[in-house]
Amino acid sequence: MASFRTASAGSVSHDHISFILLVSVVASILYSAWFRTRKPCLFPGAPYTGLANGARSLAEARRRYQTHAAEMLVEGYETTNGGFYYVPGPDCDRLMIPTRYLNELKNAPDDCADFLGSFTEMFEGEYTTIGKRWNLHPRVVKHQLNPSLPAVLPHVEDEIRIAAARVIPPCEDWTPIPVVSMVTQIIAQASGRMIGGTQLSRNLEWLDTSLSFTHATWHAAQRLKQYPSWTRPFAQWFIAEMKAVRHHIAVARRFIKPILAERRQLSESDEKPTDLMQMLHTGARGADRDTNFLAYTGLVVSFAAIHTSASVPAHLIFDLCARPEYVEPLRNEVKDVLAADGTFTKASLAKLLKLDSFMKESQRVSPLVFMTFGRFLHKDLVLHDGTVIPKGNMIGVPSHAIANDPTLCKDPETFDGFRWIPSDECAPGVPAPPSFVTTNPHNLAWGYGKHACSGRFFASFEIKMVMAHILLNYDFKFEPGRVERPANLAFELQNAPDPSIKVLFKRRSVDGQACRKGSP
Ligand code: HEM
Repeated sequence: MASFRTASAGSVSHDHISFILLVSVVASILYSAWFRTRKPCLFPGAPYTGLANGARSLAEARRRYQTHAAEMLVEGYETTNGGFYYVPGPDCDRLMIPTRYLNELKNAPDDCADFLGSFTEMFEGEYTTIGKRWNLHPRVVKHQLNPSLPAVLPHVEDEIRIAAARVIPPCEDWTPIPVVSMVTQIIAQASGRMIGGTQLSRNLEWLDTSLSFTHATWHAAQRLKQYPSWTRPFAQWFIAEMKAVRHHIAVARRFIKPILAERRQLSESDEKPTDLMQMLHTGARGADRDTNFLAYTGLVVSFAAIHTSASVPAHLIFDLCARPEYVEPLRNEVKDVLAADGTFTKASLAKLLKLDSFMKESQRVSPLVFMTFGRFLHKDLVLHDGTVIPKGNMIGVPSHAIANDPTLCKDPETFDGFRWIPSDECAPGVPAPPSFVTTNPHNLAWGYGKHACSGRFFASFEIKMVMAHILLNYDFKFEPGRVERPANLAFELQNAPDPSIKVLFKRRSVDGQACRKGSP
C-alpha cells in the first residue's frame, strides 16, 4: 500500500509538472504568436514606419527595431512631416507625437501620462526595481542639488583630478587608452563624490556597483522578457542577472547606511557635508526616511548619472580626434577662463561657450537616446484640437529626427562644432541659440516638461570640467590607420560610443596648473 501510494503520488506529481510545463509552453507560443500578428487598433490614422512600403511584415519591422530604430524614427518623421506615426518594437509599438502638442503634454499628470511607467516597462521594473518608487531623487536633484551646485562643484573638480590620476596612465609617450572605460571611471568617481563624498568616491567596491547596476538591470530585463509575463514572478529567482541586481542593492546598503548613520549623529551646529546623501537625508519625509530606501536612492542616482554623462566626453574625444582643428580653440578658451577666474566655478564654467557649443553639436549627432518624452498613457488624452490619443499607448517624441530636421537646423549633415555659440550682437527679437542644457520642443535630448532631466546642469558642468582637464593636460589622436570617427553602437533607442576604441594620449606640459590664477 505504502509503496503504491508513494509511486502513485510520484506519478501524479510528475504528470502535474508536465501538465504545467505543457500549458506554459502552449501559452507562451500563443502569446508570442498573438503579439507578433496583432495590429493594435490604438490611434486611428497613424501609419506604421519601417514596413518598406509593405515589403516588410510588422513582425519583421518589430525585430528590425533592435538595430534600426534611429532610421525608422527618421523615416516616420519625414514621411508624416512630423506627424503621428507608430514605430514598431518587440516590446510595444510606440506612437510618436508631433511637437505642436508638447506644450500641452509637458505637464500632464503622471496618473495620465506616466513617465516612470515607460521605464518600468523597458527595465521590467517590477523585478529589477527600475522606475519603482522613484519619487524622492528627482525632487531632491531639482530642488536641493541644483541650487547647491556652486558649493558642490569644487569637490567634483577635485575628484576629477584625483580620478584622472588614478585612471589615466602616465602617458609620457603616446599611449593607447580605451576611451569609454577611462571616462566612465572618471565620471563614476566624480559622481560618487557628489552623491556621498569621499566615503563613496574612494571606495572601489562602491564604484564597481555604481557602474555595474545599470548593466545588471538592463541584462536582467532582457532575460526576464524572454519569459511570458505571468511566469516572471517565479523566473526572477532563477535568473543570474537578477542575482546581480540584488547584490548591487545590498552593496549600496552596506556602504551608504553607515554614512547615513553618521549624518544622523550630526548636531544642528555641525558643518554639514555638501553632497546628495545629505540632501536626501534632510529632504526625505515619512517612509522615505528609511535608510534602506535612501541607500537604494543613492544607487538610483548613479544609474541616472554615470553612463549617461560618461558617454558625452567619449563622443567628444572621438569627435575631436576626427576634427583636430577644434582642439586649440577649445583649449585656449579653457586657459583664458582659468587665467581670468583662477578656478572653475558655476560662473566660470558658464563662460565656456565654445565648449558648450561643441558639446551640443556632438550631442545632436550622437545623442544618448533617439527618442525622449517616453510616457505610458493610463487615460485617454484629449488635445486642444479635439484629437484623442487613446489610453494604452506608449508615446514619445523622435528627438534625434527633430534635432536633424533641416528646417530646424541648417545643413544638419555637416558637423559644425561652433554653430551654437551665441553671437555678440543678436538682432532684436532673434532668440539666442540653444545651449547644451536648453530644453524646448526643438531641443529634446533631455526630454521636456516636468520630467525633463533635472541632473542636466550638474552633468553639463561635470563634463566641462572633465574635458577641460583632458584638453589642458593631454594631446590625443586616433591610433595609426584610423581617420574617420568610429561609428556609434545603437541598440533599440539607445546609442553609445564604441567601448572597444582606443585613442592615443600623450601628457602635455603643465598647462593645467600654469594657467590657474596664483599658481607658481
Ligand atoms: C548627459 C547626461 C544625461 C542625459 C543625456 C540625461 C537624459 C535624461 C533624459 C532623456 C531624461 C528623461 C526626460 C523626459 O523623458 O522628459 C532624464 C531624466 C532624469 N535625469 Fe537625466 N540625463 C543625464 C544625466 C543626469 C544626471 C547627471 C542626473 C543626476 C545628477 C540625472 C538625473 C535625472 C533625473 C532625476 C531624471 C528624472 C526627472 C524627473 O522625473 O522629474 N540625469 N535624463
